[in-house]
Amino acid sequence: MSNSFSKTLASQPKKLILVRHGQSEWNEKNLFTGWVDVKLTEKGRSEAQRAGVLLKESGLKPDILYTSKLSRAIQTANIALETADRLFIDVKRTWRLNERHYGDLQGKDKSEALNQFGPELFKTYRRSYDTPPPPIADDNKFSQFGDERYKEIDPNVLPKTESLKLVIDRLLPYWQDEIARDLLDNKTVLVVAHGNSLRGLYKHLTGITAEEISEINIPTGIPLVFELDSTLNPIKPPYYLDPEAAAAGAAAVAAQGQKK
Ligand SMILES: O=C(O)[C@@H](CO)OP(=O)(O)O
Repeated sequence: MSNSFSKTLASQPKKLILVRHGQSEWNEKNLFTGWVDVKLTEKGRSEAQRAGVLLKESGLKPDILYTSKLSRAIQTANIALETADRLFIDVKRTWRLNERHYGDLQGKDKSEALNQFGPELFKTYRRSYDTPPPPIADDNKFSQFGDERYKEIDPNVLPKTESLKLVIDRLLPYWQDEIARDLLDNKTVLVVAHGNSLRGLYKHLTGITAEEISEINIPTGIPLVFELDSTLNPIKPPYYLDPEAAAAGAAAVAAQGQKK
């Protein structure tokens, strides 16, 4: 690369694109999901396709994909990249991008949980910064104890419940060691992950408070773009590629659990 070309590249904003997976079978059923490995619904697949169309239309060209270890994120990324004609890019997958582990709430109906706990504790479990739900027992059928996809990870590191703060704690080392490096190398990075792991990244990047992040909900399947400077600080507020659909989607996530 010529010197002047690399200098021009270095002065351009770094592009990070975040996509929450499309609707999953358990989003549709209104169940707390966390680390349970459910698949996309038909609607989720079409949301993933829409993400690919939006990417293509925007002219953003991801050079590398990061996903969690969960099928709904992997399926979404595959569909979106196929739609955007970029199936060829490199891929890295990590449990550190997994959804927040929802502890003993995994598999429970959100409306029933709202009735059981009342609105305050329900919101605390869903959106407080540092109160995790009760941990899941190893013999709970929705526990990931012994799941082979995590066999290379020290079992003492794997969570049995998490708050958003704990998600950020497990995400940041990976952000610094892998994702940030690719951005600093001027790669356009696509991260396809989950509502709460992406909220964690959002909080880290924007520096908003614990209270502010409790009001932020990420809609399914709509790319959210960050333009970052050479120290990876946002040069402007992040923006959705389809802001109207994103606002409607975020409101629907916020209302989950409420009686119809
Ligand atoms: O159930 C979950 O794992 C998450 C994301 O779907 O739900 P919530 O929005 O309630 O944190």
